[in-house]
Amino acid sequence: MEPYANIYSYDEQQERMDNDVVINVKDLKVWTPEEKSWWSRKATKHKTVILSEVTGCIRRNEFAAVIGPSGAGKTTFLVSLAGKCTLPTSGTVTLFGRNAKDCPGLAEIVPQMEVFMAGLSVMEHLVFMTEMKLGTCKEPHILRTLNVLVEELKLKSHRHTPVEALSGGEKKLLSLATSLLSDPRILICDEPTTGLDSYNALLVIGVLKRLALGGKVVLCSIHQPSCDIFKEFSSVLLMTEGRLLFHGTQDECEEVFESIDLHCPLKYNPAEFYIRAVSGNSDNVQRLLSLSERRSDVIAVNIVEQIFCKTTQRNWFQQVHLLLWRLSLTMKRGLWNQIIQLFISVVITAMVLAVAYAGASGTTQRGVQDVRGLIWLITSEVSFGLSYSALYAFENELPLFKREVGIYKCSAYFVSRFLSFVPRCIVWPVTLVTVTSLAVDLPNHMLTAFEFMVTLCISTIPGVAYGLGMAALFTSTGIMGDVMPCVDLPLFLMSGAFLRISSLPGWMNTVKYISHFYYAMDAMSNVYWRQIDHIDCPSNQTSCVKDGAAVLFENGYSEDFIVQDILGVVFVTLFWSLLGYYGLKREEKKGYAY
Ligand SMILES: Nc1ncnc2c1ncn2[C@@H]1O[C@H](COP(=O)(O)OP(=O)(O)OP(=O)(O)O)[C@@H](O)[C@H]1O
Repeated sequence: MEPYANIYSYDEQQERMDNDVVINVKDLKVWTPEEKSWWSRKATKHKTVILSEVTGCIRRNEFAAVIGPSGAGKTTFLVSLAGKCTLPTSGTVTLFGRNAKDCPGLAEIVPQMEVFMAGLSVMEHLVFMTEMKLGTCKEPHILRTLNVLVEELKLKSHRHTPVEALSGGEKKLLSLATSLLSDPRILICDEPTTGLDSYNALLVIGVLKRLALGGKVVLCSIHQPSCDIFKEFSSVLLMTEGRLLFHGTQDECEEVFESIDLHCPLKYNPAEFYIRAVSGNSDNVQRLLSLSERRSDVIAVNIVEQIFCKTTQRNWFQQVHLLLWRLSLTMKRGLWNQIIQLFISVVITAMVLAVAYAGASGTTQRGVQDVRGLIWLITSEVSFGLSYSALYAFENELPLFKREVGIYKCSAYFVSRFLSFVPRCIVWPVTLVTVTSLAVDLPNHMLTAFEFMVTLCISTIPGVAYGLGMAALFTSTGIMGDVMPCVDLPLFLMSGAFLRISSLPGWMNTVKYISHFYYAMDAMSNVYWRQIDHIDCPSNQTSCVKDGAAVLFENGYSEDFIVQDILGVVFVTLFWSLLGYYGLKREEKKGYAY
């Protein structure tokens, strides 16, 4: 006898067919690609199938629990439904009849792990997300949407609480509020109750159920749900080993299991029973699979609805502005740390230099060496300091950036991160030169000190680009630490402080054009040595450097330094920025982090 004859009457089947299908999945297969060794071309990692021929459909107002043993493929399935799976796939997933990947705004995913920008309050986070996703909060209807969500998700009393100080349940609610801002038709939650106590778990599930009753489709993967939580769901999707074994109401699930002689004992948690029944029991899995194949034949219907896909609302400049606003909030909170950092790294260094070079003057033969050393130390301290502080810009923020893929453009993020270094590019050189110049004898003292400051401020820009470029190319600090010194060496060799660049063979000479140290040293040396008309030569010394021009010639610095150095700074900044942008884009392509 047909097992389904017991489960669905013809009328029931017809009624199900008449319901709206919101999500339709047909033969979905997801796998990890085979990886080959670079040199031997032998497979180092074999292809692994994660989802295998999953077929099913989710209807309007469904509040579905996706259950199954660990590694069953629940997260991969949900991410595929949201159109955010970056692994190779075949088959189709349609949302309201449209390909899930073509309509990113239709389904929002609430990931298992919450990632927020540290240092922001709940309201600041929500305002940022609202402004990014919807538009300015000055619009009354947008502000109303935000306030209603804050009220409904019980976040009102935590408006000013820093996000990192929220409890697990509150973080889940904040994550949910963030996803709901754009009013998605489909809400997909990956383990929304994991790590929560029963009160908070029920609170979150209650909110999700209300959303489903309000007209949304809500799917949740759920680990060991308690009976109280499990009974809230209107339907169940049971998965194991990448296969969808069952999809239907809880009553239907019970009937299907009973039809294959699997009876849930009284007072036993049904979810746990179903998961246990399919964990490592291939007989049960096969029997459920054959039942499921027949069912999906009966109920697969695809109803297409006129849906408009939402796209990002804000233009590129607004995105940069908002990202800078968010960064400025975190920087404001960490202001004391930055002041201490500035004191340690710049003021103390400047004081050491001031003591070591007190009274140094480039008008004596001995002084030439001192001033050369001083210029190199000031330049490299600022350039290195800023490059290395930029080096850690993305390390901590990468999970956040990957979580926010699609909300703003990668270039907007890179540019905003770059611009966030501008205050340091001014404060560091100005502080260093101010303290050092108090002790050193400079020609036209105030004017030269001012020119040093301007030159250093400009020359730090490619240094920041270099640091950010490296940070984005090598997002792992371990590799960064190995690579940086190898790249640093030729770049600062070309600064002219250690060898005469003009005497290098032609092909090596060209390396200087990508060295920001070279442009900085060229400009700084020109500022100083152009003003030295005469250098004393003791009578007992046979070879002397006569004036500043001779010093510049010895080092191999250029005569028309302003044009060359400005063009060079622009070129090097663009060079490292493009490499950095490529690095970030590569991370973005790896896809949404869940
Ligand atoms: N990008 C990936 N590369 C390699 N393997 C992956 C990748 N994503 C998922 N997998 C593997 O696919 C299987 C299913 O993973 P998935 O996270 O979808 O399972 P899950 O049912 O959500 O598990 P859990 O309940 O433990 O969170 C796991 O064995 C996992 O290791």
